[in-house]
Formats: sequence, C-alpha cells, structure tokens
Amino acid sequence: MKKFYIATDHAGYALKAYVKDFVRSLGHEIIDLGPDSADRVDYPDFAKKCADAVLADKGSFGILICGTGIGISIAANKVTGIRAALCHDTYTAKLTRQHNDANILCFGERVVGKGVIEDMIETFASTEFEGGRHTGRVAKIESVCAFGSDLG
Ligand SMILES: O=C(CO)[C@H](O)[C@H](O)[C@H](O)COP(=O)(O)O
Repeated sequence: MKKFYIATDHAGYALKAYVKDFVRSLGHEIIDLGPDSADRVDYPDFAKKCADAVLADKGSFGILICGTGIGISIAANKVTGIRAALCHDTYTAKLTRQHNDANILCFGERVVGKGVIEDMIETFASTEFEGGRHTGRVAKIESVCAFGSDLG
C-alpha cells in the first residue's frame, strides 16, 4: 500500500473526488490537501502544500492536477527534493518512476481523460525506481543551480 497526497487548483478540482476514489480502489491511502471548492485559487499555493507533505512523509507520493498540469508541476519542482512529473500517458508515468524517481504525478484535467488517468496512477504507484545509472543523475538534479552558475 502506498500513501498519496492530492491537491489541485480550481481547474483540476472536478476530477479530485474521482481520483481519490480510484486511488482508494487500488488499496492505497490518499489525503486531500484541498481546495475544498471549485472557487478560483492559485496553483502554486496547492503545489507547495502537496510538495511539503510529500517531503515530510518519506516514501509517500503526490498527485497534482490543474488545467494543463503545467503550472502546478512547475511550482512543485521549485521545492528541493521534489521531482514532479507532468505525464500524459502510461509510458511517461512508468519512465518517470523508473528513471527520475518522481515523487509527484501531475496531469491536466483539460488534457487527459479518465481512462488515461487511471492507467497513469496505477502505473506510477506500482513502478519502482531502477537506480543504477539513474541514481547519480537524480542526485545531480538538486545541484542544477550550481551548474547554472558555472555557465555564467
Ligand atoms: O497553470 C496552468 C496553465 O499551465 C493551469 O492550467 C491552470 O489551471 C490555469 O492557468 C488556470 O486558468 P484559469 O483561466 O484561471 O482557469
């Protein structure tokens, strides 16, 4: 059993109850970090809530949904230690676990349908990080800022 935290903005809110039910049907735990209505909100606020929860709870995963999945994934990836992957299909959901050790799955309510979402969640939850050649690359993600300053 895995533990998930979920958050959205208003443009991902309509899918939230459905996704929670689906995750529970797989036997996983899921904790809702908001919002509690479809009122307009700012996705960085909810990206941060989810990112903080995932970091504080070792081994847990996050699910973030906005209209496209783009804004909320960009925001979550600003938090050190978070690897939030914007996925559109089973292949990207599988590879981001195997190669990137992604800890948050992001997608867009205005982009993907429920069948694809179910496949992505099931794949993301059941796929392990491969380690090996990917371990050093994932570690380097945290030092990308240092590389950037070297480039002037
Ligand atoms: O950040 C986004 C775009 O990449 C998300 O899709 C947001 O949900 C979107 O910007 C919200 O837009 P809205 O017009 O305020 O509903």
